[in-house]
Amino acid sequence: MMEWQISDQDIQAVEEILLPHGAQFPEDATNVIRCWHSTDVAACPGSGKTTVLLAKLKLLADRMPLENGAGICVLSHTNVAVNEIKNRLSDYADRLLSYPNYIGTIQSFIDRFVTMPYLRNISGQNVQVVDSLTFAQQVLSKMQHDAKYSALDYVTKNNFETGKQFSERINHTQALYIRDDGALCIGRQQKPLAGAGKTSAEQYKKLLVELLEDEGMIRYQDAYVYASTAIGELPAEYADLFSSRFQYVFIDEYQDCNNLQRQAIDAIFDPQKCAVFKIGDSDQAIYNSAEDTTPDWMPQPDFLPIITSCRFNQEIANVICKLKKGEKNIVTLAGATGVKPVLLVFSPENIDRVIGGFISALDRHELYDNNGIYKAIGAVKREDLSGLKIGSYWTEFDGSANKKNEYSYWVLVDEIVQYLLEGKLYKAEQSVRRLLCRVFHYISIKHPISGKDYTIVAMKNALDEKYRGQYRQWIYEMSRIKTIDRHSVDQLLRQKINELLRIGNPSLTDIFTVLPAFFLEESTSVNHADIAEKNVLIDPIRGRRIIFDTIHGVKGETHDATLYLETDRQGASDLNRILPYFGIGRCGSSSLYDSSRKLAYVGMSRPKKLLCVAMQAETYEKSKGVFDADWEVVDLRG
Ligand SMILES: Nc1ncnc2c1ncn2[C@@H]1O[C@H](COP(=O)(O)OP(=O)(O)OP(=O)(O)O)[C@@H](O)[C@H]1O
Repeated sequence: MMEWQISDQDIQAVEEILLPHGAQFPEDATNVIRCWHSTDVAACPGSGKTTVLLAKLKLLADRMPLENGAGICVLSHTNVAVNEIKNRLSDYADRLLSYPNYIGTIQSFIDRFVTMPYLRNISGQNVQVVDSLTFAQQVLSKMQHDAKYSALDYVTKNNFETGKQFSERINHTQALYIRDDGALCIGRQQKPLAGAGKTSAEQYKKLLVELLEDEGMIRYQDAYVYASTAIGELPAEYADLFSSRFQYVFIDEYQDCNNLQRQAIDAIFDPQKCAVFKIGDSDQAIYNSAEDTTPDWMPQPDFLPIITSCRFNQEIANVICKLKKGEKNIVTLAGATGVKPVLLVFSPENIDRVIGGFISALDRHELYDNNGIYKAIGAVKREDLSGLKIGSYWTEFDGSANKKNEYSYWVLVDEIVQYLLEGKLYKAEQSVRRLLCRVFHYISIKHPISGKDYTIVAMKNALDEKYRGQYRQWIYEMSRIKTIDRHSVDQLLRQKINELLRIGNPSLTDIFTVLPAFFLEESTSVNHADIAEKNVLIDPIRGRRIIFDTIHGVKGETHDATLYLETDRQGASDLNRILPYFGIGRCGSSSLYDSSRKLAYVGMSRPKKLLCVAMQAETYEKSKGVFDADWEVVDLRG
């Protein structure tokens, strides 16, 4: 691999392309830009990690094609990298986004290069990962119709009939699994249906192998185990192959990689043979779920740090650095500006004053720009949970708001095609439900209880209750499509949607004739007019757009001003749980303390100019004035 010499002119050229006029990269950032051997990069929020990555990509693009036909590989968790390249390095996008380079998500990289080839090898065909119900349908049908599974059928039927835990056999089948010790078990029942090595347990295992070999099907829950086996069995030559195929590997937001993804990356890329850059911030790891045992990322001791934040002022840095785990220090390019973060203290009965309080704070700080980015964010959006959530602050907030792509039939069709090609039938199935939600929306079929549009979860329940057989057959047929493309998927969708709707309305001819033309339009552009500015509150006086979102939703973003909303989870609020980091009380043993810390850290580090935090009076009273010095406290109670 090449240790490129990067001249001052090179640095200036990227500064001109990527930074605000006249701005420069701080020294710690240029150290990273100039480094071309494997290294970890640990950086604070707003340090310009993404910008530094783009700078390196631009410098590499200048030097392409690389020797021996090698490419670069950029992995992230969402498609942010691709979008950032298109938006900020548009002149280089063609070169960067084409062969031999690979730019995409970590998971799709592992699926495509590790798990799927492994499964294809066993199965002799393309494999689909299916949801557990579709899978159970196949298992049940084989058990009932194939004599070689008669022992299994007998044992499970008997358990279903005597156990009375499940109302239907399919749900019973869905709950079958092989325990680590090889016994056949069901649901939460401790006692196995059959011990390891017993005929029915062996038959069940055989059946799973048969489904993989004959139908090319694995269950979503088992994908992790297959992936792990695939990584474990990756031949050593593979690492050589990948390390010469990709000379420069960048993994953005490395802290969000789970154990398996980390293992896969380590197995695929040899840091001695190619330059591997793991870029991240362990304090911003908010994607690992509670069950996930992935430990916090610990960068290698010789890591390169970027400790200068280019986003916010020192006053914001001083309060959020308390939420960091290691070195509690963030330097800022802007320094102290005299603008403290604002704490809006409210009482529950006056929670509707919070947004007004935010708008007044924007006014006081002369943030008048209508094109500015103003966001109100919180950790919890789920409407069915009790306690404070984003919707408590603004009743029009819709936690299930659709994303842009749901407003075009063809975008959804393309998404389904893509998932099927990647072998992700379970994802394609979710997109089918999303499509059905849109169709129901346009033909005004509402949920009978809520009276609102169907959500994809409500759609799942409705399909399971009313149309299970037909719907599962539909999904199964989708997995059997011979040539997966727009045309074949479109045909199947039209046919199946019509069939499904004909169950309730036999005289229906073709529902597609009554769907709006803009929805069916084949151009890829999305009809923005139809996206009725969901979750955007227009400030009634000045017309600023205040966008409501989750903290997860705004990860990686830069705002002009951010309003952080206190929300509750499992009986306590996030702000309550972070009080110990400000010196009040102690953290409990629950992992919620650490996840609240990281969520608050990510959320509060978004704004460039103004951070506001909405805090309930009760939490504020508990804080014993610890915020009074560093924050401007605005009392909304009176
Ligand atoms: N050297 C610089 N001088 C001035 N502004 C900069 C500089 N580097 C980056 N920026 C700006 O600072 C903001 C934050 O940059 P960026 O989004 O790359 O940070 P990040 O480290 O990826 O953030 P986070 O980890 O919080 O998601 C952006 O608006 C970017 O344009």
